[in-house]
Amino acid sequence: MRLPLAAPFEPHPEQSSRHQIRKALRRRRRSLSRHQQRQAASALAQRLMASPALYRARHIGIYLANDGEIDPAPYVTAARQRGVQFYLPVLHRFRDGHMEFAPYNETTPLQPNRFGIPEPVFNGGHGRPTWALDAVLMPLVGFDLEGGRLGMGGGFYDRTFEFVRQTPRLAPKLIGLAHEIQRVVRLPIEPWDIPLDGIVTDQCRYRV
Ligand SMILES: Nc1nc2c(c(=O)[nH]1)N(C=O)[C@@H](CNc1ccc(C(=O)N[C@@H](CCC(=O)O)C(=O)O)cc1)CN2
Ligand SMILES: Nc1ncnc2c1ncn2[C@@H]1O[C@H](COP(=O)(O)OP(=O)(O)OP(=O)(O)O)[C@@H](O)[C@H]1O
Repeated sequence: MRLPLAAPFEPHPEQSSRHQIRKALRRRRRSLSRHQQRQAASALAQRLMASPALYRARHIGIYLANDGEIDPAPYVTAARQRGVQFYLPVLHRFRDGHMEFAPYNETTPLQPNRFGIPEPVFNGGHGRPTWALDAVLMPLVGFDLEGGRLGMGGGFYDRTFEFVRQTPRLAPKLIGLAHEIQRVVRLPIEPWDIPLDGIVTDQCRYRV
């Protein structure tokens, strides 16, 4: 029997700003136990491996889990064996608030960025242009079923993928990864928000 999904988060009217929703949902995801995190990561891997949206993807942007984010590592290990090449975001050396994507495998040297998240040591050499990725699997703090995404508040993903507005046909599929408990009834939308094409959680695939 399929268990019903948890009800989406519905902020109280007095805690409905992006800042307050972010705070509540970061606390939620950080409160998951190691056991819950492991189960979620493995369920996520199965759903991603079964997702038609990723069948033909060969170059995929990914992230290293931080702050209670759902961990894509088991998926990365499985998909690599099928020949997928992964890329990690690196804070851009010159373009403030932007990221570039550097190749990532088991031997890639990493160093912490200014937020303490490990990223590849990268001099721009063998990066892949962002538009040439087939898909980008994005971390997020909250999501809704309209494609709304709430991130950590730096605007990094929104700036980096702003170009998809101009060239939607030459753009990677943007897929958010999350715990089901990060779903929100409806996120407030900002003009700079780049909508997600789909979301995959430990419990469900939405729009992919
Ligand atoms: N795993 C992962 N990697 C990622 C992101 C992410 O959300 N998750 N990013 C997605 O954009 C970029 C980094 N963006 C971030 C923005 C703010 C904070 C953050 O923790 N801010 C602290 C306070 C600032 C500080 O420590 O200097 C905080 O809010 O508590 C972290 C990452 C690139 N890499
Ligand atoms: N394309 C853009 N150009 C200029 N500023 C932007 C752009 N996108 C976002 N910003 C700025 O970045 C700040 C943070 O945006 P927002 O709260 O949407 O980030 P986020 O989506 O939560 O974070 P992230 O994408 O890093 O996970 C906002 O103050 C916004 O003004």
